[in-house]
Amino acid sequence: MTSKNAPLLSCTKLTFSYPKNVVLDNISLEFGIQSQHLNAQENNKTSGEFVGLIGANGAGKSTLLKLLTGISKPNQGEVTLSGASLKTFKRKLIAQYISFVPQDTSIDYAFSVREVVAMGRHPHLKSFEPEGEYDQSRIMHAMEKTDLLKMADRSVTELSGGERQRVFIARALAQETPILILDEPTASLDLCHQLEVLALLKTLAREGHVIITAIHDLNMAARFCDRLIILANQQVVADGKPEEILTESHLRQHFSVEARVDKSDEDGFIRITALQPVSHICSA
Ligand SMILES: Nc1ncnc2c1ncn2[C@@H]1O[C@H](COP(=O)(O)OP(=O)(O)OP(=O)(O)O)[C@@H](O)[C@H]1O
Repeated sequence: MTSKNAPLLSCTKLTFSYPKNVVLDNISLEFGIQSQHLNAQENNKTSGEFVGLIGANGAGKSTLLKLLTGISKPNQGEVTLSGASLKTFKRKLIAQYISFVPQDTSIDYAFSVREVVAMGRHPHLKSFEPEGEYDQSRIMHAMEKTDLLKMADRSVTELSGGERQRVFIARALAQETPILILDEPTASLDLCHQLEVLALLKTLAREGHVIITAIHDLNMAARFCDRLIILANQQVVADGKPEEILTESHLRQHFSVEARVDKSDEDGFIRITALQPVSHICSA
């Protein structure tokens, strides 16, 4: 049963371990304020947010994102979608509400760009149901927004890493889900495409989507995200607005770097200048 007042997505007391190491311990988070998105007829536009998940290499960002999508299962704790346990949702139903852009975008089979983007429509279609006009318009729109129209017929196996990353982002856009979860979606993109993709995600958040992305570029995170969460020592160690989170003390403690943090008079964004590592060993 879903509940109207529950957050769109939340996790409670999540713990995840590999045989030799605990990665996440007792993580509780809430994303999005209301759940009207789960009623396809309603179009609530107030609960969107653009959340950046940050932390050193190995801090557990990808692991948490996979737990939130239901791809991985927690050892303890629960993920809920609009108040209902993710365990009660079939995979196809989850895919109507959560799209995922993985860190690894390699594909072995020579699908065309359009074919991969069109896979974003599968959760909305019955088995073997052909795309309708609406599906086709969403596929075209997603390719247009990610600058892929000119390579729609090319094989994904022949694309650069950044081009392939955009194909996966387009697939997520075509999926038209209220929640988008992305694992370092701009890691391979050139500066222009980074700005375009982050601005697009911000627009989606303004339109009511919940966007959760792992991101290493803290200046980009400061500029585009509404909220930042730092993972360190298997825990959420900070959660708030970028200017509250990106402090020199947090950067020293959780990113092992001496940095200068300034707020621009021009646009009000935080600017981080990394000065030097705290020691020769960067810690998670
Ligand atoms: N299949 C696995 N088996 C064992 N340990 C793993 C496995 N996958 C990841 N880990 C470990 O889990 C921890 C968290 O990994 P995760 O990929 O979630 O970190 P991350 O914060 O996303 O890192 P990065 O910034 O480098 O992408 C790391 O210590 C990693 O070595």
